[in-house]
Amino acid sequence: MAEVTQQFNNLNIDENGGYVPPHLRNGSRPRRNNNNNNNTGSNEGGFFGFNRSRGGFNNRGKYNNYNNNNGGYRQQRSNFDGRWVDGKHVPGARNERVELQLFGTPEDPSFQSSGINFDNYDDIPIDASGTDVPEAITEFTAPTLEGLLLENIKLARFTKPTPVQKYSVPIVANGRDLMACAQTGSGKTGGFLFPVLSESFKNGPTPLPENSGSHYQRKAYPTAVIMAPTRELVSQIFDEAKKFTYRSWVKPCVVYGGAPIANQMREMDRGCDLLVATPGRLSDLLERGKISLANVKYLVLDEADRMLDMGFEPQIRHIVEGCDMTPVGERQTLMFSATFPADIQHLARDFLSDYIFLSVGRVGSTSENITQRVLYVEDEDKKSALLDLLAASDEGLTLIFVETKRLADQLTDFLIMQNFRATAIHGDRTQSERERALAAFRSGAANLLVATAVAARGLDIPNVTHVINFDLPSDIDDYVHRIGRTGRAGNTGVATAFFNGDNSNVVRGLVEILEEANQEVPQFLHDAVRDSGRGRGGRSGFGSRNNSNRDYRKQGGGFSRSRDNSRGFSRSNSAKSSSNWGSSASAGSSRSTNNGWGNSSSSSWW
Ligand SMILES: Nc1ncnc2c1ncn2[C@@H]1O[C@H](COP(=O)(O)OP(=O)(O)OP(=O)(O)O)[C@@H](O)[C@H]1O
Repeated sequence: MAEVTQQFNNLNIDENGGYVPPHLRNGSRPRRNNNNNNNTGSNEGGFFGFNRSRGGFNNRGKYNNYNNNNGGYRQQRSNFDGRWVDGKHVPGARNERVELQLFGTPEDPSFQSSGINFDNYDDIPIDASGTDVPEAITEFTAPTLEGLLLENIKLARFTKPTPVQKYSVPIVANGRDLMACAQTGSGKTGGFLFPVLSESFKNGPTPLPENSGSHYQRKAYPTAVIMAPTRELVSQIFDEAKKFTYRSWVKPCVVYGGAPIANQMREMDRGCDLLVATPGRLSDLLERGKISLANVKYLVLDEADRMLDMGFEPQIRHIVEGCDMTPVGERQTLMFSATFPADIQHLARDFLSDYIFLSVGRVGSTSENITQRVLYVEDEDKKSALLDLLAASDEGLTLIFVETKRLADQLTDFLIMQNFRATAIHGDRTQSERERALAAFRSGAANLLVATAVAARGLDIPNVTHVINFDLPSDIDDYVHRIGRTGRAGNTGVATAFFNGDNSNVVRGLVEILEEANQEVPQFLHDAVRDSGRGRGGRSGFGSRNNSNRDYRKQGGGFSRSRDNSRGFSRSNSAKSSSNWGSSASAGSSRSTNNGWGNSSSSSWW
């Protein structure tokens, strides 16, 4: 990390914070063209003579040992699976080999460990609004948390709960619904898994309804369903669920599109108490009569706003309202994200009952564990700037975000030709290619991952020390999620963004984010904000984040239902007004505390 910061300092940057490419370093820099329309990322007059030939790629098939989650140890029930017998939870036997596989060793860098700033989470202001908010816990202890779960939490080397976990555990234990918004990397997965599993371990499975599946077709009756937007994310949640369900009666299962459905159905036949699913594949399985949602006690929507962005709302509504899902009020529903635009809160109104709205830190804010840098780089200089940044011999992994699949392939080609160990992940790659790319990145075999938005959310990859926004996203919430791939669990990280005139649509939001996280704001960003305000009525203009990401019930529920596509173009006074949003609590009691608890299919280097 230090090397990355150092390298940034060594870049050739002019007095305004603009990147100076090598061919201009001895001469005068041409004036920036803020109306630059060149958005191709081309390297005309090329610095490195980048050649789009795909000849550099092949798939050397090194990663055959990648575990696709369904091939894991749980394929058959074994003596380390627990059981629910006569109203009691009987944990399975311990198994050293499985523990090593699930929890690794403290020295293994492929398992995330909490960083030096973990305790700083205690200083983040919390706001929990709604009626009768339960008292937060301060430690992982019984009886709030069930004994076996506590053992598994210990095996995972989690010593104390993160803020979102401190609240979510008692909220769910008290039978309440929850909408939770907490910064990236602050433990939201545990925030829903811990309480759901703890309650499930305590209370056991719901008896199957009569006529629950014929001899010819077995039907799954999960107790908990977790929906998330991408295959990678559901796989990751499933991996976490495997850890915390170890030796329990709860058998986790994962289903997602792009992989053979028959295999997933077979896997479900072996038991499916906690189902992690993408909405599309879950709909499909419901239509095939393979799953019933009649026994669902817990429904979790993770990265709910992203699911709506991806157009999943009809499927989600069909799953939740149009099938046999236990109704609102009889099930508990939890929604989690690091950003919460208005449309999500409308979904909450329909899916949740008398819920608690929890926010950890300002909604949509970034972690101060991430050092954010913004560099002015014209499109044609981006590759050169990237090479300069990468020249640092940092040990960590670097994630590079671009806006298009095509550019992801092109840039990966380019990096490979410069002898970098790069690979790519984007929506045009096959599922197995995506899995191999991620596995290579996780293991460090490829230390550069070029990604489109598909990798922006939720992915928890230890040792990502640097996130580079080669292209800034057009939605500032996406920026928050992207840079959140580093600086997780109290670890530190660096995020560098290349900014130029094409990004003025996010400039306000970007400045707000930087200021909130006490980061340096370069003068060119202030200038761009000023310019973007002209002719647009001052602060109501460009790139400002909307302030809908507070509990809308505090505003009398007064949002219109129309979808706010702009997020970047919208409401006035966003940052300032929302910084004191915890002060009114018209929806009921409000707990606020600072310290209370403290299409190429070959994009890879091999
Ligand atoms: N109580 C804890 N103690 C130590 N580490 C933790 C704790 N809870 C979670 N972690 C670790 O912190 C990392 C980030 O957690 P997680 O992926 O749940 O974050 P998140 O809030 O969901 O992030 P995102 O918004 O990016 O999805 C994970 O590696 C997880 O293992």
